[in-house]
Amino acid sequence: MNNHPILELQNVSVVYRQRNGLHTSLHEIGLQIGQGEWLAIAGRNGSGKSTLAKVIAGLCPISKGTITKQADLGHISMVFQNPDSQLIGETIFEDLCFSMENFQVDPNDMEIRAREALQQVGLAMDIHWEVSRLSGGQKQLLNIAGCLVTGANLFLFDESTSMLDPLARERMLQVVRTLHKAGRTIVWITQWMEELAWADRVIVLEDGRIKFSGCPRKFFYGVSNQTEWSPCEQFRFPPPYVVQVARLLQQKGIDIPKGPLTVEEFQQMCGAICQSV
Ligand SMILES: Nc1ncnc2c1ncn2[C@@H]1O[C@H](COP(=O)(O)OP(=O)(O)OP(=O)(O)O)[C@@H](O)[C@H]1O
Repeated sequence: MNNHPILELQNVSVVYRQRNGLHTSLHEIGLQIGQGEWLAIAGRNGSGKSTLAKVIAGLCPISKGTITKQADLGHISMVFQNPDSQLIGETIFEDLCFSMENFQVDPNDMEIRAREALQQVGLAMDIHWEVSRLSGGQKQLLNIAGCLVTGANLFLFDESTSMLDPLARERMLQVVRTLHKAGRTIVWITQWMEELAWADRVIVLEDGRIKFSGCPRKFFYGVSNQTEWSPCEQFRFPPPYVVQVARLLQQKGIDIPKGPLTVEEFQQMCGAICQSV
């Protein structure tokens, strides 16, 4: 991580009381998040992803360890899995006003702020449109706009695309990529391997422990970029289609110096291979 850390967890554990006794959901987690970083958190159901997200957002008390927040961390906003779970207003504007009221935004500035945020997320519709008439994807974009109007610096997405269709998922990812390019810090929780490509760093949780930390290329292709099992394969996650094809080509002896993560990178790789034969 090159960016300066704005939030640090040291030896953080979270223990829940369950019916059959105590359950440790996070075990001595050590983690730094840098300003402007895109950190992706992957892991199977029950691995502790949501608990970690809530710890980062300050929504879950920790049982052990320390959390250090730098002054420039700013405000953390979260977008949840279910698009309906955090929408309160009956109209788009009303909903954004609820978010702004919580942050004491001057009522005279609310409409302009709302319009700017909606433009940033590409939600080009009347601000008095009823929320109930929005699609799931549009609701998630409204939830992002709700974070933007509060002036959040760190955006936490907890499996926020999991209830969306592929087009809405792609649109949401594009919006988040734009936020990231504009300098916002992103924590992206997902079980979808395709979504890891955009991260600066991937961590994998297993039974509440960090079992991998590194860049997406290291995760999908391993350290030496050769044919031994990559971390993604070792965790038995299904790699994205472009990674699967590139790995098969590697196994056939074709040299792929920089493993592609996206369709665009895959196209470039194919062009380079064609030129070399
Ligand atoms: N409020 C709670 N009380 C008791 N146990 C909890 C609570 N929240 C989570 N757990 C337990 O902690 C463990 C980790 O749960 P968590 O929701 O963080 O995992 P997750 O990786 O986000 O799972 P999923 O992908 O299914 O959302 C699970 O065993 C879960 O049952």
